[in-house]
Parts: sequence; structure tokens; C-alpha cells
Amino acid sequence: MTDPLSFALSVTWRDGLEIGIVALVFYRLLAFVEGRRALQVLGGVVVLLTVYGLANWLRLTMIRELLGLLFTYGVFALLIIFQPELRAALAHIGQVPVTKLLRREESLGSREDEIADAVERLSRSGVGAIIAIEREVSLDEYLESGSSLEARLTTDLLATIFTPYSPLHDGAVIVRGHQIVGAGCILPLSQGSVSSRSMGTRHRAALGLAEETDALVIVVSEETATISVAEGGELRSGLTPMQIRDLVLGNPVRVSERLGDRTGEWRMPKGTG
Ligand SMILES: Nc1ncnc2c1ncn2[C@@H]1O[C@H](COP(=O)(O)OP(=O)(O)OP(=O)(O)O)[C@@H](O)[C@H]1O
Repeated sequence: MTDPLSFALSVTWRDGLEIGIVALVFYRLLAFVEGRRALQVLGGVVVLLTVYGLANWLRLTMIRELLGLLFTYGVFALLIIFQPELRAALAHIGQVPVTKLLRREESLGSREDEIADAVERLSRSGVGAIIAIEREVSLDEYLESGSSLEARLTTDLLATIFTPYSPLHDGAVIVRGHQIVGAGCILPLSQGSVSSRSMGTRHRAALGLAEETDALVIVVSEETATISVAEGGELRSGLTPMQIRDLVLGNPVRVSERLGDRTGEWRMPKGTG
């Protein structure tokens, strides 16, 4: 048996590098699934693995065999269930920093001000809107459902797009950097269990995108003029344009009313429906 000293001396820089890389991959993986439904399923898998380990240890052969079968076929089921998350994760990996640098816009205006002003204007005039701001995970697949644009992001343009009867007012606007790259886009509806039958599709779509990607999704309610934000699988309501500005900048914001939570249960802002 090797003693601890000779073991420590046998550790090379390659071992350190490998441990570092594996730790980083696990950390990024956990950070990615945090707040998504994958985390809940991961919890279920851990419970089943524990039961399997116990059954193995206690030699409960029938339970062990049954769980073995479940794991064999469960892999295929998980691949189908988590197809959107896997796609998002692969897209995330594919976005190497070089392509990100190339994408940075040449002129850096204050997009947070343009968006906050637009949200304020839309809310004041009771015009419904949904604005998805792309972050690390590409929103290209959702652009396909709407109209592609290459327009500089301005308050006026955002307000114009969502004006009722405008051809592009239905659906979401997608913002990438300082550009509006899509309008009239259809977002995935949240899979969360429905606790309010009056829940509207606009808020459900915002939460759906926030469950599948790391996008910041801003919603202005047509019915209540409430400003909400879906982010990291959570929907928060009752925000001010100033708070929207901070969130676009990436600053944390304290919000009193949380409508959605990480269990997938959520309800609509008071007074809707
Ligand atoms: N999947 C979707 N992706 C993007 N936008 C959507 C989607 N589904 C609905 N919408 C938008 O939401 C509008 C319908 O909103 P609805 O009244 O059902 O939702 P809501 O959450 O109650 O919002 P509001 O409070 O503004 O009424 C549609 O006209 C469309 O513009």
C-alpha cells in the first residue's frame, strides 16, 4: 500500500490540471441547471441512485434489477425530456469568446436607458410587450419563428413595434447587444404547474424562455400595465423602469413581489385574469 507521502509526491501537474478542469465543468454544469427544471429531476435521480445503492448493499435483488432497467431506459427518456436544455447547453458551449468579441457592437449607447424608457412608455399607455434580452445562450432558434431585423435599439422603435395593430406587435422582441434582431417571435410556454387558470400566455412565455435560457425577459402587461421580469426560471412583478435599467445592466434588484419560483409554481399579478 502506498503511504500518504509517496502518494503526494506522485501527484503531477497533469493531475492538478485534470482535477481543475473536471471541477470547473461540474461547477458550470450546476450553475447552468440551477433554477431550471433539470435541477428538480437531478434531485430525483440522486434519490433513485441512493435507493439503488442501498438495494445493492442489502442484496435486494428485485429492486436492484428493476432500478437497473429504469436507469437503462431512463437515459433515453431524459434525452427527450431535456432536449431544450441540452440544445441550450450546446449552444452555450459553442459561443467561444472570439465570436462574442466579434459580436460586440461598435457604438455603445445606453441600451439600458432605451429599454427602461420604452418600458415606462409602454406601461403608461397600457400597451402589452415582451422583450427578451439575449445573454450567453443564443436565442437564434426563437428568431426563426418571427421576423429578423437588424435595427439599432431605440425607445421609439420598441414603442412602435408594440403599438397595437402594428404587424409585429404580437409576440416577443429579441434584443442582442445594442440591436433588435427579431420581432413577433414566439417563445416557449412555461412548463410550470398552473396554479391560476387566468394565467396569461404573455407571462407564461416570458417564464418559459427564462426556464430554458439565461435570457432576461421583460413583460409589460396590457391588462394591468405591471412591469415584470422573468430570469433564471423565476418571474418577478411590480418593477419600476429604474429597476429594469439596473437589471439590464446586470445589477441585482430587490423586488417585493415574486410571482414564480423555482418549483415551477407561479401565479399572475394581482388584478389580472
Ligand atoms: N408564446 C408566445 N411568445 C411570445 N408572445 C406571446 C406568446 N403567447 C402570447 N404572446 C403574446 O401575448 C399576448 C397575449 O397575452 P395574454 O393576454 O394571453 O397574456 P397575459 O400574460 O395575460 O398578458 P397581459 O397582462 O398583457 O394581458 C399575445 O397577443 C402575444 O402578443
